[in-house]
Amino acid sequence: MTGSRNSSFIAACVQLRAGRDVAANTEAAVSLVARAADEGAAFVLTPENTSIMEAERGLLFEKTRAEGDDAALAALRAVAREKKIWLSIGSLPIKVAEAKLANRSFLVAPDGSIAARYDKIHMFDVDLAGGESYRESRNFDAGTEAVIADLPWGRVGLTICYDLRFPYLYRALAHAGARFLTVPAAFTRQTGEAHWHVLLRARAIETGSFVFAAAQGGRHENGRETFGHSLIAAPWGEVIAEAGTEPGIVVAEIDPARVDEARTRVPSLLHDKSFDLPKTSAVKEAS
Ligand SMILES: O=C(O)CNC(=O)[C@H](CS)NC(=O)CCC(=O)C(=O)O
Repeated sequence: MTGSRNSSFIAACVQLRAGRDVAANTEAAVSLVARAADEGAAFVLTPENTSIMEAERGLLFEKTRAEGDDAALAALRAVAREKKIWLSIGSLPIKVAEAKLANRSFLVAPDGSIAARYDKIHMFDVDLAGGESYRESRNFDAGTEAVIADLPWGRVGLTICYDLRFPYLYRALAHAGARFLTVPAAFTRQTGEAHWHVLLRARAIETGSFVFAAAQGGRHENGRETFGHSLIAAPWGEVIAEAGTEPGIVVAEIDPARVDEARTRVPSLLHDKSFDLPKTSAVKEAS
């Protein structure tokens, strides 16, 4: 199941439509992870909020546990171990204080151990058209550290959903050695339609990296509608696998040499410059 830096491997993104029941969501996620492994995937990513999509604060806290007591985490670690795969759990809400959660991503190694954890840095506190409104920071504490981890095929940088809109995070991950980037998501339908593909492809192109994006999709039990379209983007920017809006898996063969090829053709990661910021007061005077 493991490989070396230059060997190709099969990667899969799991697409879910998580409801309000942790046990049912976990069962659905575990069975799709197992299916991906049975189709040959050595690396599998699940979406943001793999274990639950619950909009009501009281119920969310009722259904949330500390990391050591989280049943979804235990079940997903077990399937990674059983199938001997690298499993990136896009995110689970993890209780970190009496009234606060972390939106936490886990990289699980083929022996079931936790190789890395990442807490989502950018909180989705946004008012959209049609009265759709989010205040993620009300329930979640933002993370403060970017995270990379070593896979057998090179480094992976972990990010989550709304992080996608902050390109300097991805550049920093690439400069820290990432060749693969994970973007588990629960993008809204309206922002996804307008921005999902272009942002993911841009992050792949800018960093010359493979981007794995596993999404929630469809109309959820909690009333939310998410965009779906889980996809894998190659370092030159092309989408090499993509889902619709139904739960399932997308699979692609990943040739890590394409990272080096893209970065050799356009070595922009070697061309960063520092520069003076615009003098805003001077601009104002001139106009
Ligand atoms: O609401 C829940 O149930 C769980 N949380 C999420 O789904 C998260 C935080 S609210 N969603 C996003 O980050 C969407 C970002 C997005 O859609 C964009 O950047 O356009």
